[in-house]
Amino acid sequence: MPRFAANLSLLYNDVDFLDRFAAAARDGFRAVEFLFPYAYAPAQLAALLQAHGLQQVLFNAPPGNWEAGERGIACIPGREAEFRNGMAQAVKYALTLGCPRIHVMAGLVPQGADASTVRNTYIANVRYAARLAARLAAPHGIHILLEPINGRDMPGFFLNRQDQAHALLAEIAEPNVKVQMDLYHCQIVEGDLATKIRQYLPTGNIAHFQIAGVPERHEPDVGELNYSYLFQLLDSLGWDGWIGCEYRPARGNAPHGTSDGLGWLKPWLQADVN
Ligand SMILES: O=C(O)C(=O)[C@H](O)CO
Ligand SMILES: [Mg+2]
Repeated sequence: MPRFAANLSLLYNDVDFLDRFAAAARDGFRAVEFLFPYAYAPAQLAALLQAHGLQQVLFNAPPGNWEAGERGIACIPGREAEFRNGMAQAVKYALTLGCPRIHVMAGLVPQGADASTVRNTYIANVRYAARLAARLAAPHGIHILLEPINGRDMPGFFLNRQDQAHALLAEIAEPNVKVQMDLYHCQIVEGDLATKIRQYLPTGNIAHFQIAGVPERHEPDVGELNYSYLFQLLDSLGWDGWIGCEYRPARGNAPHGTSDGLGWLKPWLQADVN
């Protein structure tokens, strides 16, 4: 049965970040994810998770200079030392938060960069991240996730397609590297979601899903996708992992805008309880 995690970077923006844990728990979520924890001490976040009975299921490694437009540095030649420092910090947070997954954003391809150098840099960096996470988080380990992201939202992003991610994963050849399949991005880039889920889920190489309506990135019941069908498909294929709710509520930052838009989730939360 699919289980749903609230993405606290996009949901509950009507309240301060630290108050979003309580808001998510009140709405019935048992797990959360967010982009970046680094503005807060890990112990402070761990205390909030515990106080509200929540699991942390995903966050991102440091992405470079986000405010300046960077979207990860894993593919950028010359940034290896910064990448390694960022991974050490991310693993430290993951251990304190009890989080089993870290998303490593690939980054924007630098203008004029040689394509094979960029690809090799990405492979070497992800391999380094995987080995570091496996070593520091033994015996349970931490999965390092690769997420294809659509080039309309992030022009120039290195990793766009599912087949590209799975080919890279095969080449990286570290058992704790997996794909984060965001169905919103996948629909925009390539479509044919049910077939792609049927193709890739049985490989065991998907460790997390994310969802949003397409094209507005609102609630999953707003837009061109039939998520009920896709959730049932995931269920029928035995997926009992997490699905991150990574969307911008249609009511924006209006008070209770996130909670008011959760009608689509109710049957699934109920099923989760039974
Ligand atoms: O954009 C997404 O879909 C993500 O999951 C990244 O982590 C943040 O941009
Ligand atoms: Mg995503």
